[in-house]
Amino acid sequence: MKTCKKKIEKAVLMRGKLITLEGIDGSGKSTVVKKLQENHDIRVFEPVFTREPTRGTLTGNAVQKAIQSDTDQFAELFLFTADHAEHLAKLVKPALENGKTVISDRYSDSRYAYQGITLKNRIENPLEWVKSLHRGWTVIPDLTILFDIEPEIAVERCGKRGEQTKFETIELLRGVRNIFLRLAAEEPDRFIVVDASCSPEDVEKTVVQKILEFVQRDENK
Ligand SMILES: Nc1ncnc2c1ncn2[C@@H]1O[C@H](COP(=O)(O)OP(=O)(O)OP(=O)(O)O)[C@@H](O)[C@H]1O
Ligand SMILES: Cc1cn([C@H]2C[C@H](O)[C@@H](COP(=O)(O)O)O2)c(=O)[nH]c1=O
Repeated sequence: MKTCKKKIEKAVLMRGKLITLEGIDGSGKSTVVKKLQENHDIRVFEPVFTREPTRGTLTGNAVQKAIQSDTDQFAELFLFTADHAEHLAKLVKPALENGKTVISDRYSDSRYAYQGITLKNRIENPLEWVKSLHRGWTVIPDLTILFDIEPEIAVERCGKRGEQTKFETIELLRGVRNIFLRLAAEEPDRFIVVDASCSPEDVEKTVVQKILEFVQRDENK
């Protein structure tokens, strides 16, 4: 019994850290991820970069088809959740068990925020219900950086970017943003809210600084 407890404690101590980037469409997450991948101070600790929905996988491809069509909102939730399960099993958990830092562009909080809105006329308290679906098997991030921005600015950015998805409307993103901010207020130790309306350089600088502070704080524990 004692040996088993020690083994669990050791595994927890050696486990890498999970950092997630969240925010509404057009908030600038992918732009910052590209910069993080090139940043010398970040590259030093060799993070594994990943994203949800995953790309080039069976579940990720199914999600892409769903969000480009009028798929039922419950079906959409289950596809995103199946993709999360596959992502966890094949990439996130193995990397964390190898002591790696994982940086994911979107993760479970996107499900809580987006499906918390898309399911609002389908079920009572969709946010709590979607959260409860994840309990017991997901891995909770150690740090979540929330890119916060007015939906009006985000939608304008998305328009300039070209391709547009059905989620990129001011009204829907206003609800999604409110849920993200509520989640951040509920878990102030996990979330850092960053002003994503600044210049790309300023947003990048802040995110790099927050990640480095987190990694150094963790190393000194
Ligand atoms: N700080 C910024 N200021 C102005 N424009 C920006 C900024 N950051 C990103 N952009 C531009 O806004 C658009 C959306 O950015 P990006 O694709 O990085 O957002 P995203 O959060 O990853 O969106 P999505 O979740 O929808 O994929 C891009 O055209 C990008 O060049
Ligand atoms: C993970 C996840 C994503 N979404 C939404 C958010 C976006 O509008 C699209 C695709 O994401 P991308 O970063 O623009 O490629 O899907 C969602 O509704 N629920 C989720 O769990």
